[in-house]
Amino acid sequence: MTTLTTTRPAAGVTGAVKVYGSGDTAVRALDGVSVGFPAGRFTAIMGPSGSGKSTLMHCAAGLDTLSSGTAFIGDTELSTLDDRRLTLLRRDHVGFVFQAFNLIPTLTVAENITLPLDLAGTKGSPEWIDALIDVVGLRDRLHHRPAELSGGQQQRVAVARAFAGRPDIVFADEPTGNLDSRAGAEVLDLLGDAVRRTNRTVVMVTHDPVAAAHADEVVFLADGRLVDRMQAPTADKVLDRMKALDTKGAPS
Ligand SMILES: Nc1ncnc2c1ncn2[C@@H]1O[C@H](COP(=O)(O)OP(=O)(O)OP(=O)(O)O)[C@@H](O)[C@H]1O
Repeated sequence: MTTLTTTRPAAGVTGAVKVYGSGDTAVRALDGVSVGFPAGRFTAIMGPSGSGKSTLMHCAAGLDTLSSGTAFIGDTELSTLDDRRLTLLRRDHVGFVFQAFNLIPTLTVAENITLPLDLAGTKGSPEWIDALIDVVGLRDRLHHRPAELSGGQQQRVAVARAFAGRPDIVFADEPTGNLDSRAGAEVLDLLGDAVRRTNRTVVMVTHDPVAAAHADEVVFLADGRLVDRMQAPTADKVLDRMKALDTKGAPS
C-alpha cells in the first residue's frame, strides 16, 4: 500500500480556530484543529453534538471562514482568495451532498445531475456523466422528476450531481440523515464506490457509527478539538470510541 500519510492531503485545516459571536456569548466551535483529508480516500468526521463537525466541514470546504488558522483545498490556501475566486474554486474543484437532497423539483433526474455544469456554462465530459449514471444506478430514471423517486434515489441523484463536474473532493453533510437504514447503506456504498472507482476524495460528517464504518478513516472531534483518528473503522469500534467521548463530559 502507498504511504498515505506522506501524500499531500486533498484538503484540510491547520491550527483552525472558529469563534462564533463575541464577548460573553462567544462560542469556540473549533479550538486549534489540524487535520488533513487524504486524497483518494473516504474520511468520516464524527463527534458528539456540538463538537464542531459541521463547522470543520464548512470551513474546510470554503463555505465559511476561520477566525484564525488556515484551510486549504489542494495547493490553495482559501484565505488568499477573494469571493469570486473562492466561488470558482468551489465550482470547479468541490462537490457537495447535503442531508436535504436539494434537487430542483421541476427538472428531470438528468437535468439535475448536469445542473452544476449547465450553470458553469460547460458540457463537462459526456463519458464521465454516462459512467456516473451507471455508478448511481439511475439509468432507467433519467427522465423522472425528483418527486417520482424514493428518498434514497433522490440522494443518489444528489451524489451524481456532486460528482458531475469531476471535483477533486466531495463534502457530504449527514447524507443519510433523511434515509432509512437500507437506503442510507446504498448511498454510503455509492460514496465508497465513487472514491474507489473515480479516485476522488470524500469527506462526510455523520452522527451514525454505522455510516462512519463505510469510510476508510474516521476523525473524532470533541469540544472543538481533534481527539482521535481511526483507520479501517467498524461500527462497534466507532461506537465504543464515541461512548468514551460522551463519558468524558462532552455535550451529547
Ligand atoms: N452560526 C452560529 N452561531 C453561533 N454558534 C454557532 C453557530 N454555528 C454553530 N455554532 C455553535 O458552534 C458549536 C459547534 O457547532 P457545529 O454545528 O459545528 O457542531 P456539530 O458537531 O456539527 O453539531 P451537530 O452534530 O449537533 O450538528 C456548537 O456549540 C454550536 O452551537
